Amino acid sequence: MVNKSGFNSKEVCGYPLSIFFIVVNEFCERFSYYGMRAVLVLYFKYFLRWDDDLATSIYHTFVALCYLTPILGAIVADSWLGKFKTIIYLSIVYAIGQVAMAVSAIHDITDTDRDGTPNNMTFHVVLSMVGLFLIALGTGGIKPCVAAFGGDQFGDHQERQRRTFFSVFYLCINGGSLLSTIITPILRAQNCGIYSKQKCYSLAFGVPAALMVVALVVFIVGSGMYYKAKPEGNIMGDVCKCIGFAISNRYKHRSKQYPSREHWMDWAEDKYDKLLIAQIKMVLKVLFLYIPLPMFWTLFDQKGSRWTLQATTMDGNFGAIVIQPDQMQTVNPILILTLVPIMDSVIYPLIKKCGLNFTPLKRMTVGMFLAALAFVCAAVVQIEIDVSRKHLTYFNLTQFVNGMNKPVNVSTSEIFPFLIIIRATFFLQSGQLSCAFSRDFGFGSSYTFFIPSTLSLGSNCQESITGAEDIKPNSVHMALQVPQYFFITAGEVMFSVTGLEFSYSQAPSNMKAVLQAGWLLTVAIGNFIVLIVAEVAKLPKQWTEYVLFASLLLCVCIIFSIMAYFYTYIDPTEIEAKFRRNVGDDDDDKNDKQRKLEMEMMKRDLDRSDDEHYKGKQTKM
Ligand SMILES: CC(C)C[C@H](N)C(=O)N1CCC[C@H]1C(=O)O
Repeated sequence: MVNKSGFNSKEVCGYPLSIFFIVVNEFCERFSYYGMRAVLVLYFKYFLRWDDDLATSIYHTFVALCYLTPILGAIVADSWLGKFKTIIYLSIVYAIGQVAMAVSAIHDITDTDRDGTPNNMTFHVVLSMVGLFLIALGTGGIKPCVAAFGGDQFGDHQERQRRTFFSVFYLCINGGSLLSTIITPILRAQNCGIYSKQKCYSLAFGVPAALMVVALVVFIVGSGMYYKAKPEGNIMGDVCKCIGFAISNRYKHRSKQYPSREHWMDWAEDKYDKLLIAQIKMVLKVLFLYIPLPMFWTLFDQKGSRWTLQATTMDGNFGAIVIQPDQMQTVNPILILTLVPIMDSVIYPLIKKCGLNFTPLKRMTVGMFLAALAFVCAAVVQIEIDVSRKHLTYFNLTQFVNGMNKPVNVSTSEIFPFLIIIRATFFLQSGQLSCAFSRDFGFGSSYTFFIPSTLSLGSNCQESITGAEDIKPNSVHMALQVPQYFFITAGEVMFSVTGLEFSYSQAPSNMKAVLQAGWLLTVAIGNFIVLIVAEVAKLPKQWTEYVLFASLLLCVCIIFSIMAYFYTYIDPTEIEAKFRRNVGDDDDDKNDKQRKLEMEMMKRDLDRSDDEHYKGKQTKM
């Protein structure tokens, strides 16, 4: 197949072969990222011995940083190194960061007295912070480049294939994250060490590090097959200067004696290339449309916080297995893996068959609406929970009343992360003597156990310990969260997968990665809004907060649909080609009138779609 710029790429079933390496790379990279993230808070808490507040804030700062650094990666890629080299270099930085994390979690390195705890905590803290910084730089930096680089592999005639690519790309993100969030907590639960056995955080970070190396190797192996668009110099510098000039020129000519221009960017025409101005207009149009979008992510990100807390007040007993509250989050990637193919091969074609033109912006609007609906479901579930008046933790604190006249140490067995049965074993120890007993717990229940004065430690104490139920178990089942997960994920498929493709297709050729970074910035801002709203809107009832978020997103959804109505799809390649043709014709003997007419037509083209897929030339929304 002859691709853009005459590049000849191998094809399999109508798809460039190079795509295979890119999606495998994405799968491994997301495994690495989400796997490491899954055990990060526990590492802070139990290895570095930070308190909950410090662990939570460093965790959220890290996540926000991961979605801010795409801007850096995109600028480097589009202006300087090109996407291919940026991905390679930043992947190396990323892999070094992951290795640093794995090394920082080896307690034996500083455990000079061999008691199982590190003796120089500063070493572990500094190394892990350096590791996290490198990871944020790497994962964020490559993210906009990988998606845009994948899009670059398709020819202009392969729009359908490119759309499928973005769906498969999303499947890989979620396949990788699902596997790793299951595997890394299991690895963490193993015991390892040279001098003493401790929870194996080094293995839980080491496997993601290895996957990042695999991601890099896979990407390099595909090297000979990629189409590598050349960067066009310091494009971001030019963009900033051009915008600055347009603003200052407009200000200089603010008096009424100067005729107004169609667009404020046209004030840059006195100094800058018309093609650059047209490209800036394309980017600004899309970025303007992105303004309301962070609200979607604000709701989406609460799966990991508010919804997980909600799950802690619910009954997670599913018969043979008991689901822990934080494990409910895996429902999202599982549903993504099911819904993306269903949407692509059943729902969207069906809608098309019904004669409806379900354009990208309409899909995104429906996606936002579904996310709002998910929060209405969350509110209904919350009301149900409040009515049943259950309590705050899924496995409440258990108290012991010691009737013996000597101190007794109580410890409990580790709860295995996935296939757990809520049977806890307690170990009572006094001096050299110990005994154990087990009890079954209902979710949310709380007990007080009495240690009788006659208890003989050293023998079996299963029968001797009696208990009283202080708090009854939670009765609202966790399965009731499935509808809210379903709606938020269906919303995500319509919103996020479409948004990814939309950001690529509407970006000028030299700013594809920049617009991907703009898209990822909406995720970062959404994360910040969660923190702000949660602090500011301290509502007395949790369900009212859910309704507030649903209403906010609904308002944003209406605003977005109005903005989307006035948006007209463009074909950047065609517009750029026309401008370039016009520069070539500049030497010809055209009279001024004719040229002016052509330029007018081109400007109008910016506001008009030639894209057949979105039906006809004047497609709105
Ligand atoms: C939170 C899930 C594991 C992943 C999520 N469904 C997802 O695909 N994303 C959330 C932010 C954007 C996107 C990603 O690129 O990770």
